[in-house]
Amino acid sequence: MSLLATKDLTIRFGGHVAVNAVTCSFEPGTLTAIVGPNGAGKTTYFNLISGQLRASEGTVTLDGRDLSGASASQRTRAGLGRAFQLTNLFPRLTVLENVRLAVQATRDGDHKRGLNLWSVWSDHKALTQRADEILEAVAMKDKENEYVANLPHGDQRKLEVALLMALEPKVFMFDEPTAGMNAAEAPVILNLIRKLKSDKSKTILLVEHKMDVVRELADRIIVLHNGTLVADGEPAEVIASPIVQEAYLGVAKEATA
Ligand SMILES: Nc1ncnc2c1ncn2[C@@H]1O[C@H](COP(=O)(O)OP(=O)(O)OP(=O)(O)O)[C@@H](O)[C@H]1O
Repeated sequence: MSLLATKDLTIRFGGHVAVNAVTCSFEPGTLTAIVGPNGAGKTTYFNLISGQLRASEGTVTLDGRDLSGASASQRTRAGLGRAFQLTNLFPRLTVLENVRLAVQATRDGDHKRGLNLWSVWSDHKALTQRADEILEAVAMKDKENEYVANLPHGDQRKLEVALLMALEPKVFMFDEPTAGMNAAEAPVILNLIRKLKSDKSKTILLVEHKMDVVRELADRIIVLHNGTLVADGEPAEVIASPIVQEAYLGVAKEATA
């Protein structure tokens, strides 16, 4: 069974069909890039999957469970993890406090054992240990005591990926993760995604305009055009297909060449 699947997923804004009957499934151990020209429906498709928008028609299932009626936070708890350009960060807390809170959120069950000083202490130790591991993974251990509000933009975006990792989702969703980053910052985020990709239990969805990034990271590409799924397959094959060349004319012609 596919981990994540959308069936006939559709949304209309007035008379405009932004996502049109998209049926697609996503497997663990695969990074799928979602590409298409501006306004093709990529972000809207993400919003429908993560629950920011409710579909006019169609379903979203995760592990066979129908999440179509679930709120965004219920979907997060079910295992859909989406990086939200900085809106998930607590700017007045430190880096370590942010990560620890995210770890704590996932281990909520462990904290309902009643007041037992030993368990409070050992939980605290375990949380800090896990937060430390995550900070090592994103190469931010040296910044753990800094206030998030004082971090440069690139570090804030890195921290956002760290928080996502702390939630241990089954599905990672990235919408243009390097947008607005400078040349030094972007490779750090791409490295993190590469690292996540090496964990074959993870399903990764990536909306990305930059074709060099797509070429390097994607195991599979799906193409949306006017809200419709128009191509799906191996990266080389999809990039070379006439439909992609046509869809990208004037948008990424030189990047696909
Ligand atoms: N809340 C909304 N209300 C009305 N129209 C919307 C809304 N959200 C998206 N749209 C429209 O749906 C279409 C798809 O938009 P979407 O942002 O999903 O495209 P995209 O492929 O992500 O584009 P880009 O690459 O520019 O980010 C566009 O025509 C957009 O104007």
